[in-house]
Amino acid sequence: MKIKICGLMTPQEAQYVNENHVDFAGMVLFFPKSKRNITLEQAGLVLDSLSSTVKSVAVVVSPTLEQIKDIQKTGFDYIQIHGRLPDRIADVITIPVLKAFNVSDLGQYETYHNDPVIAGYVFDAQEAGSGKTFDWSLIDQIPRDEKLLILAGGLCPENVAEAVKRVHPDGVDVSSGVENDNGIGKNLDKIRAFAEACRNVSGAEQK
Ligand SMILES: O=C(O)c1ccccc1NCC(=O)[C@H](O)[C@H](O)COP(=O)(O)O
Repeated sequence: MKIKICGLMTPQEAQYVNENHVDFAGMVLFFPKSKRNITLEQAGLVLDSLSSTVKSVAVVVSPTLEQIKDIQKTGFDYIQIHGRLPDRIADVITIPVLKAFNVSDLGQYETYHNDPVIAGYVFDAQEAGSGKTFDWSLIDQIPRDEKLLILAGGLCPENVAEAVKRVHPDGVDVSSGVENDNGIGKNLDKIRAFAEACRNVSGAEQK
């Protein structure tokens, strides 16, 4: 079970994910509406603090080709795209793409299924980063392929085991559920509890 912690903003938070040996660390870029939005300069500091075993993910909404080039120059391992992929992305992309769907656009899945730039999918709630879950039974309609299927949206240490048992994703993604109670910044104890819950359920599923 892959674990992705999203919305990192500081080198301190990079240490939290390193300590918990998670697989992916996401940073929200070019989206000022998000309380987690950071600049490429801030992202560079987080990247410098991330362990080489944690893959970095630039999280963006309908990016331009220029933004994609800047993300690649900054050194990200993956890009997670909500909304639209730009035309001619194949001309510039050099890193794997995780295509995010926000419930109402789940039907677009078929469009990306055969696209070689897509390495995986993130199935998320209607509003990304809102801490809200969605009807997991919607994922039953999605034909599985060899690409990564990551479940997001309102996950937390208390519900992630149930979500994994219900959806059987390849990975889980969390942001709000591992933040401090005031909603500002990531919380080490919650990241630890989330990672532990994932590993317990994933171990139990394999038995
Ligand atoms: O986190 C954001 O503010 C955000 C804004 C715009 C696009 C994506 C965003 N986050 C993407 C993520 O991968 C989150 O981890 C995912 O939406 C789950 O969030 P949450 O429900 O808070 O756990």
